[in-house]
Amino acid sequence: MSVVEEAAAIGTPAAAVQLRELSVGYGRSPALHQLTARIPELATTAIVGPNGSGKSTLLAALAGVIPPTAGEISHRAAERPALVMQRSAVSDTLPLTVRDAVTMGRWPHRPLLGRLTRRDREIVEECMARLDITDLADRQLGRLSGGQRQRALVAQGLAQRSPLLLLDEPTTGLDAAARQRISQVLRESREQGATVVHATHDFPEAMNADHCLLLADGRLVAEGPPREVLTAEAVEQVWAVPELPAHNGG
Ligand SMILES: Nc1ncnc2c1ncn2[C@@H]1O[C@H](COP(=O)(O)OP(=O)(O)OP(=O)(O)O)[C@@H](O)[C@H]1O
Repeated sequence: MSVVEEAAAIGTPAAAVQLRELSVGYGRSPALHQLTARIPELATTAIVGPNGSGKSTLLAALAGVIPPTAGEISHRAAERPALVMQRSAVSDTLPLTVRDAVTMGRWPHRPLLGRLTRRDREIVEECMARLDITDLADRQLGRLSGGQRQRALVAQGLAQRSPLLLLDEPTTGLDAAARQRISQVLRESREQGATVVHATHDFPEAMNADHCLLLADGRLVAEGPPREVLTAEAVEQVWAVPELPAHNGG
């Protein structure tokens, strides 16, 4: 039975991605252990868990950057997912302007050794405008503030026009205006037909998602609607604190 038929049979929305017994590791160190979970299509999924619980590793595996050591990842869409990494993953010395970086989002769409089309360039300008960074287009990425750099990386992800948008802590450490801008852009992307998955330490943001995966020590603790997953009991069990961690904390 296909993923869609399976979902229809049990009356739940189709899965954009189905993980079955997924294990991922770095060399001989396992980072994810036998995860079985689903990412619902046309919805926002928050991946939540303490530092080192495996959130970035799961996003990298979903993006196809790290291969599974066991188990499988079934994507419904054939297109390559778009992965927006944490801004700290970008070197300060990278000799790229913001426009160059966002343009790289269109590279997978070029014919082999082909040039970008006028439509590609329009998409790049449109994505910069959506993130309100058009005035930074000619600035070096490595010389921007953290929030400006993060918006450039999100614009690069959007420019890929992928049906699956994966983001690693896209709003961590940003001011309220930048957070709102990114949250709004992600909401619009979902409304326009994308499936959005983001790792976050921000509980209010996780509560706004449609679906939530809670990880601890590389294992899935719970999956489902955020209010059912992020209960006081789960928080105490996973973070060993009596209350929800503070906004944007670690
Ligand atoms: N490149 C790497 N090489 C070896 N081990 C790694 C590497 N990246 C992550 N790990 C290990 O994999 C485990 C999961 O790390 P991961 O970065 O996925 O966690 P995380 O939940 O995203 O953490 P954080 O909230 O701190 O960003 C950790 O034990 C970490 O030390």
